[in-house]
Amino acid sequence: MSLPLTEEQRKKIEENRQKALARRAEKLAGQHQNTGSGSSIAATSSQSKQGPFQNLPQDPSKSGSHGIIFKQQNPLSSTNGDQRPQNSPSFQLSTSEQAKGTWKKEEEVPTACLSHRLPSQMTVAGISPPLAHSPPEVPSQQLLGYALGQDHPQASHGTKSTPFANTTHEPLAGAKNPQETAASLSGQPPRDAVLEEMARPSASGQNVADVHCGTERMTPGTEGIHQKLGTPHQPAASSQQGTCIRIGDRFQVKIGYNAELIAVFKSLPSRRYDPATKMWNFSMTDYNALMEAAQRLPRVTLQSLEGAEGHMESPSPSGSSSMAQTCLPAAPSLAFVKGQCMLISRARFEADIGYSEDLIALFKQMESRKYDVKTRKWNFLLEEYNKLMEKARHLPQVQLDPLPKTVTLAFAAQLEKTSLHPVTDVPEADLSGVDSKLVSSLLPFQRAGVNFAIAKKGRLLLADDMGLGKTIQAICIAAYYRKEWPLLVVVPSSVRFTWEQAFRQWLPSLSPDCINVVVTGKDSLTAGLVNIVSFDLLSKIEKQLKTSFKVVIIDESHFLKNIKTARCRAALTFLKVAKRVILLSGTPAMSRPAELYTQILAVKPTFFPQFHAFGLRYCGAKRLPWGWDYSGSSNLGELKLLLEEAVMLRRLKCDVLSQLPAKQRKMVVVAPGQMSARSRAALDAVAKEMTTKNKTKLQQKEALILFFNRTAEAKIPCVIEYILDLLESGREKFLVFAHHKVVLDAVTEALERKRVQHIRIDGSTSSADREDRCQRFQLSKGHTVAVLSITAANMGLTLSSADLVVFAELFWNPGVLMQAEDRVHRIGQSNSVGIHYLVARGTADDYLWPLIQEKIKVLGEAGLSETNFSEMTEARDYFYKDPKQQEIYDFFQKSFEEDGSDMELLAAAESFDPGSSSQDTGDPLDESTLMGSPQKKRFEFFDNWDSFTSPL
Ligand SMILES: Nc1ncnc2c1ncn2[C@@H]1O[C@H](COP(=O)(O)OP(=O)(O)OP(=O)(O)O)[C@@H](O)[C@H]1O
Repeated sequence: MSLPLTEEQRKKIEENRQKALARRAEKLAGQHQNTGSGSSIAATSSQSKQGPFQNLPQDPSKSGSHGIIFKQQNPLSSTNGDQRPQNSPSFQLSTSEQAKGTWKKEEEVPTACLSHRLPSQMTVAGISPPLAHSPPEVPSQQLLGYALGQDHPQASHGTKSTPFANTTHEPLAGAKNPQETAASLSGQPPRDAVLEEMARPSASGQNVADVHCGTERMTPGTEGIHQKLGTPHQPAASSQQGTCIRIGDRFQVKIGYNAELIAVFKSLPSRRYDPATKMWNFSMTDYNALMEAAQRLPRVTLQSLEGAEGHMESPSPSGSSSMAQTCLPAAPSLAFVKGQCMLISRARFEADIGYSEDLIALFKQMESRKYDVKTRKWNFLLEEYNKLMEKARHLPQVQLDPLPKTVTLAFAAQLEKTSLHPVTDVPEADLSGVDSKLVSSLLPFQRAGVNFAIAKKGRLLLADDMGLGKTIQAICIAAYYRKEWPLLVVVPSSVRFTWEQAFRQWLPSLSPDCINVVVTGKDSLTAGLVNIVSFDLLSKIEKQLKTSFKVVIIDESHFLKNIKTARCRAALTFLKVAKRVILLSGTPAMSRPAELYTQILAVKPTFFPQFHAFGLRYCGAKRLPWGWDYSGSSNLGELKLLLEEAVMLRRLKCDVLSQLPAKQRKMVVVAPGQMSARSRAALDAVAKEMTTKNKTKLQQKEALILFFNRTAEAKIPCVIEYILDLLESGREKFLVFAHHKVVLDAVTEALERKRVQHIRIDGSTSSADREDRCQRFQLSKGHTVAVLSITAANMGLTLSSADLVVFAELFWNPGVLMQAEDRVHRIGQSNSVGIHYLVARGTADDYLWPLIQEKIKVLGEAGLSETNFSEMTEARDYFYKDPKQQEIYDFFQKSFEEDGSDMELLAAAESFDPGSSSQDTGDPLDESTLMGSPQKKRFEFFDNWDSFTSPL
């Protein structure tokens, strides 16, 4: 908020205005002396001994830059400013000029954007040379030399040329120069461009002629507009009316040509010229300055921007009416500077603001000041923030917006420091109350994660890269708060049982009976000490719940990114009242910062209670005719720092690679609940068949094959759901292995439906095609999934561009599985590789999984394998010790040890066609599961995420 101007300030403004008037009068007098009325521009300001620059100090280093122009004492400064509009030739063209000129009618001129050169004094004064952004040691002499055209070889050149002979002038401040564009983006005019502009001889000549003399020539830089100068472009008595229009996060001014307004435009650091629309546009930070300067133009009435009231907080000396017309002459030097503070590191903040002499003087009082030559901005230690803001508040022409309150609260310790100390370490948490098996298994970075969470009182977003063990950390954090249980764990439905398994694995002190996996809408949500529920079921049963949970884990918390969804609303109901909130996601935002909002809200409800405030600061909020658009991004550096300070912990694989095993295997227990009753009945029947006495060997083998096939069918819905969840979680490249054709087909179809680019290699793929497809997957970023047959693609292929392998089906030969794993785990792989085995209870997997582990163990004991699958899970814990099941297991073991079994089973798998029985293949996934959200939504990735979240 800016303060109202004091009487003294108003006086000073008036004084300055008078001085500007006097200088102009003096300059024009000089021109008339030198050139005679109506002559072409024979004298530029630089040549005219009587011109406005004559009084400039010859030692400019003593004074501060362009401001000099307005500080000089001019003998004519006592001229009554009110007479100026009448007296100033700027506003009067001689009759002869009028006769010569054919300025296009105002309404025909698109906007005030025509590429006219500025009056020289405006050029120099109006465009704030970026001294606010210049290192203290840069001598202003240099700038002045250019500004005045002193001894510059080109300075006199323009005075001889016909300035407008070339009708293709670029606007002086047009953003054609990339340097300037960049500078404009940072809110600053690039120094070089400004200097160049100042040094351009034609500029001053043209400007003088254009505005004051009306030399006969063509209108510059507007294709198709060839008006002769001389026609009064601004009828003396009439006022030009214009409007401000919002364009994204900037605004445009729509108005006919007005040289003085252009001078104002060019004084604004964020100016950009769009040659296509021939309009100027500006960032909102310059809105106040523009409106105020425009209000001082006698012939300009600028309607304010709708909804920009917040930007017009500063009082205008001439009243606040948006349509008010003032009689004050143009005084761009008085432009109000407005900018904001921004956090740039844990210890420092930056002032992102245009030039103000007073402000620079203030900056120089700060001990910790630093000038960044790249950004041309000043920055300071946070500990000087309060002092700087307090003093800046008293500068009349400056509005330096503070850091958001959320930021100052989050960094309160740094603000209060008297000198910079190294960041204090997160204290070591006392985990003596947590199962020692779990605590001792934590890798060092995982232990640090737990410490961080406990330092944050159990409220955080753990955003570690995928596969870094967020589950074990979350269980440990939750176990630290065990006295506050019952615990609620909300997860995607495809991993409900994996979580159950993880609790059993890591918390042996917890009786398995205390773990309640909610499978249907009829189940109780509070039956266990640990209650695991899917997002979708939560929203269905949330209303029945009377009690609240104090400790809540949300896995894949980016599922909550859309506040409008039922799953998000349901989860937020619980999160609002929970004391500990542990959010887990490897990809908290996949396309834009707005997706983080609900997660931040869940962890820190007080940070941004209103989305709009968050949207304005971090989502590049734009007001469009139909409402606000928050899909952009802004101030990401600050957001990252804020999140890391108070909300989020994120480590990338590359940060902790040395602590990771080369391969991380994971058994994913897929939901048996998704199998239909018919599927389950069919499986039970086949299992029974296998153990029925008096069966011939052949009959038994046929039963085994059938069991295997039925398992494949039954797993399809779970497999597809898991793959789609992986895609939704932002997994960019992975392999899916299966060996039943029916499974490979189902996966391929699901990917096609989702328009996910993929390759497929199976037994029917020719050698040439194998290589081609392999290359396509390796080289193309768009190819996300490789669907591979376990037996046809487990060898001879390099697919190391992926770092995750999913086994949709198990295979009885662990050697084949390991070979398949090594399609990604090979030379060229720089990451730790994730291997997910999808295991479905109540199917052949019950027997295959322990069988595989058993075989691996044997191989390991023989020194033939380094792999220990059993580390992933308690094999026996998983295996039911039912005698019937033991019988089947023995049968499996015997069958697969016999020569030829592999081949028979493979042949059976290959030829298996569920045919009419396909309707038995479990609950078909409904359209919403298979089609899900539109492809675009799923696969938009937030490209900057890693740079955004990686440590500074
Ligand atoms: N300290 C550890 N000791 C043993 N195994 C571990 C450890 N940390 C992680 N793992 C194993 O690594 C695998 C990956 O862990 P987890 O699934 O928790 O990763 P994640 O970060 O949740 O990944 P995603 O984001 O893909 O879900 C699991 O099999 C897990 O058991």
